[in-house]
Amino acid sequence: MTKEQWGQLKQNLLASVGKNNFKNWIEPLELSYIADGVVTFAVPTVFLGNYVSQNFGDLILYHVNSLAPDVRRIQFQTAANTTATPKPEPKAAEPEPVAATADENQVPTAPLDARFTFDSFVVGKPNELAHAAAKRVAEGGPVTFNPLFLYGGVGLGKTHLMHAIAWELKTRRPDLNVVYLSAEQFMYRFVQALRDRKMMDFKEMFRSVDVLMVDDVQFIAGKDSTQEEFFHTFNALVDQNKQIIISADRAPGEIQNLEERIKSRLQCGLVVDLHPTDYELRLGILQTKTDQFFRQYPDLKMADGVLEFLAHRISTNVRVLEGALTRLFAFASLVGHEITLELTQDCLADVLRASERKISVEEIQRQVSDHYNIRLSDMIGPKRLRNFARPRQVAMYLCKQMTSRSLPEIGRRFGGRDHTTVMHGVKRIEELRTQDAQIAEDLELLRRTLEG
Ligand SMILES: Nc1ncnc2c1ncn2[C@@H]1O[C@H](COP(=O)(O)OP(=O)(O)OP(=O)(O)O)[C@@H](O)[C@H]1O
Repeated sequence: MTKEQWGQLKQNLLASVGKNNFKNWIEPLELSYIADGVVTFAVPTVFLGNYVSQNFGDLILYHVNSLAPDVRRIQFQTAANTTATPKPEPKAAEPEPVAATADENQVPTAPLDARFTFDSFVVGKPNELAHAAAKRVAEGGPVTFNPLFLYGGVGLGKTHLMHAIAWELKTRRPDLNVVYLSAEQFMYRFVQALRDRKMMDFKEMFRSVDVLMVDDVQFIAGKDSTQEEFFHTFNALVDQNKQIIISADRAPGEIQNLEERIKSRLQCGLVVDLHPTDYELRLGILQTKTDQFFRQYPDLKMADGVLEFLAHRISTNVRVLEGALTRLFAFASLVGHEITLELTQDCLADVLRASERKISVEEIQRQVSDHYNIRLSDMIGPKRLRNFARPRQVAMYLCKQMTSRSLPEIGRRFGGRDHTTVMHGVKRIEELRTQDAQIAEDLELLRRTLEG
């Protein structure tokens, strides 16, 4: 993103925030630079940076992402200070964001995102274990499991939990030297130390850390000398009983091109995973984030059912969910309209399409036969017994509703039946759905399970 493009984006923001806000808060922002997914704006005062970060942070990030999709965070800088953002829920006791420390004898820790605290982390079944383990480590008591290894798919909250641990430790145990960095940064510092012939300093620095947190450790797979150094650092810290917390996108044993001895070390402590979100967790996250957005856009209204719709339809990851909500609020404020289901479908058409899970006929058949406790072969086969015929019709109905298969295609996959048979089955279930509460409930349950 160039300065000219930022100038253009500012104009787009004018429409969203109104003239007064624009003049007071947005106009003074000067683009300084973009690096490592962080865009830095120069601001005249810390107060202005904080205010903008709290009130317009998400909106600015949203606009910046339209030109620079890799940017994940924005921060503000005066001549003397750097402020990470956005920080929607400031509290008196909330720790101030920190930038990299410059002390020569300490490992520079990566900046922590002020939004990623335990308070803002929504707990549900899929992440309760990871959350509990993170909380325990964040107490800063005696080391009970070492390392804590958190893993899970993209955007499920690993970095959020890591930052939350770091924030909490900084508050509870300011005496500890807590270092958070990505595996990529670890490698970068290692390579730099090699280049500058400062390996002794590097080793000393890392061995003086009390709590070492390394994010996305899968990054060092295949990078032999970095792995070697990581292994030594790891062992030295464990020997001194210092806490190590690691995150990765998969379990230690599944990281390819990672030395066996490292894999086994990583498995020595507590390995917990963040499972893909379920409907309830997604809804909880959406509700929490929506409350925050309403503080930012107090005049907006939202119709019933919108959050439930989003929680149903976007089942990929939390980052996508958040992005969708940010866009929805920015859009609604732009057009000055209540957030209705229709507006949501319009505004998020591409996101909704992209997160549509392709459900197969086979999956439906399997799920339905499991549900009714019959054999798959009986459901697909020729038997006309009602015990088999009704589940078969239910499965046909779901195939029609949830896949893009045509009636003849569905017929073929149900033992070569004619398309008129499928049509009849679909119609029958449509009727029963309104007359028979049990069938309606079965359909709802099956649909939910299939949608994941
Ligand atoms: N349970 C949760 N409650 C609130 N916000 C969450 C939760 N899980 C994830 N998020 C939010 O989703 C976004 C993505 O999370 P995060 O960056 O921690 O994912 P990640 O697992 O580290 O992903 P990646 O593998 O891409 O680095 C963040 O904005 C984070 O705050």
